[in-house]
Amino acid sequence: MSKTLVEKIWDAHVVKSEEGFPDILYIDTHLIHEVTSPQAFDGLRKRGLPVLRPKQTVATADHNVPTIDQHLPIKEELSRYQVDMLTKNCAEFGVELYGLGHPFQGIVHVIGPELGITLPGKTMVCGDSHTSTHGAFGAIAFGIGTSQVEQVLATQCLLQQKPKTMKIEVNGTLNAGVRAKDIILYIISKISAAGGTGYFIEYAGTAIQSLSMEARMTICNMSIEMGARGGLIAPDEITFEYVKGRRFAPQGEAWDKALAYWKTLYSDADAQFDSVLSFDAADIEPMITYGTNPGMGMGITQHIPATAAQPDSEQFSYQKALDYMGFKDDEPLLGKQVDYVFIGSCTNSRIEDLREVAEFVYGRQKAPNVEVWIVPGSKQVEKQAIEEGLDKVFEAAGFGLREPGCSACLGMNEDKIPAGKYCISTSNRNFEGRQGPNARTLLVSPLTAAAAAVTGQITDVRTLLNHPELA
Ligand SMILES: CC(C)[C@H](C(=O)O)[C@@H](O)C(=O)O
Ligand code: SF4
Repeated sequence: MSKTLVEKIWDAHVVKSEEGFPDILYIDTHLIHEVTSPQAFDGLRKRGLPVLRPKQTVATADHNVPTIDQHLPIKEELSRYQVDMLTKNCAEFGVELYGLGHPFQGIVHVIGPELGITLPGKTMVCGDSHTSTHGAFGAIAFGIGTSQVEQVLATQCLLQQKPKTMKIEVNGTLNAGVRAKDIILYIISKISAAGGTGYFIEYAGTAIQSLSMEARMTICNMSIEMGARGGLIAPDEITFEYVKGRRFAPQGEAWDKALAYWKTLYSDADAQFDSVLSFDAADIEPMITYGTNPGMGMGITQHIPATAAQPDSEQFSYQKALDYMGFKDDEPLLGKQVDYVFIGSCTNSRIEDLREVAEFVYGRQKAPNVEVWIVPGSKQVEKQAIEEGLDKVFEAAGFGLREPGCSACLGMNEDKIPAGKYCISTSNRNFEGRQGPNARTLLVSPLTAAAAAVTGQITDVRTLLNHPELA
């Protein structure tokens, strides 16, 4: 029988399936961080249970960590407490921790791939919604709640209903200045922040296949922003090339065996999806969000859609979102002043993102009215950036290169955007207060963020390409 990629991986991991009940799904890898694991460990302790397979669990500290002076004790009390709890729990239960100061520390969704922990065909979970990022490798990866974290720690299994499947195809060639982030913001703007609810999405088509692994991660990362359980992309030569030689990737004979299996991981030609959508890459321009959910996005040259054009039932919340943002119906965004530029988060803080920003700003300066924070996704990204001299480019441009963590993506540490200020951000959520109480977030690609950093206003990056300084 022909199967989708999701079905192939799912079926290979079902421990037990009974009509009328959720499946018992085996979990290959469990990633944990300081925010959603403390209660789960407490639960185990209360029941006198160990972590069943500690070697399949990997921990990092990311959400609460400061991004300046990480070698010093964490000042903020709640953050310090959470990170200390993680350290204590990992030591007690025998779980590997890449905590502050460790060369592998970083945002959980950045370190899994770069360490070769994230692999095709795996089932992976984390108490974190953006676990969908790992789907870029052709894995079933999704976020779970704290009680499920406890379930997985105790049993290495999870009770899960088999999801419905959706295929989203993007075909054709991307326009100049259009990046993976624009593709996913475009898709979400078309199908809405609820358009993927209940589905596992497979991204396919020539425009997707042409993307690097890091760009594919950006796409899969935001699957959750349209309500999907997860998103994935069939592994191919680009995937295998990326994985090969990474620290925890299989080697030698194990590699050959794994590779042979990975090559079977694609949706069969006649596999049935519950829903199929198709987009043309040529229709996509650099994107920006203007509202308070990631579905409220538009091409950067467009005008904000009118409230009256929204469905009746949504007009109230639509207007509320525009009020929060300080925007009006039919306004263009180009030329509006911004206050902060945040380049970071599990969506866009990998080395390719930093390289692209550095290349763009080389020989340019940040505008005087903006503060620019570059927050690498991990210690390894930071190290690589410094080795490549990107830090010097950022410094010369007046950008602040900080230490790794979630940072202003959600402002759980001190990296908060002040009330009322506009932040051009490469992160994935623009919810009210997301980057700080009353902060206003505009989601964009790293390239569009770099353009705003240089001009101090919302800018169509295409007008600044063909940098004279670049050969
Ligand atoms: C703190 C954590 C549970 C949360 C998530 O699940 O996504 C965070 O990572 C986020 O991006 O909002
Ligand atoms: S970077 Fe942002 S989206 Fe990603 S895990 Fe951290 S808080 Fe969540």
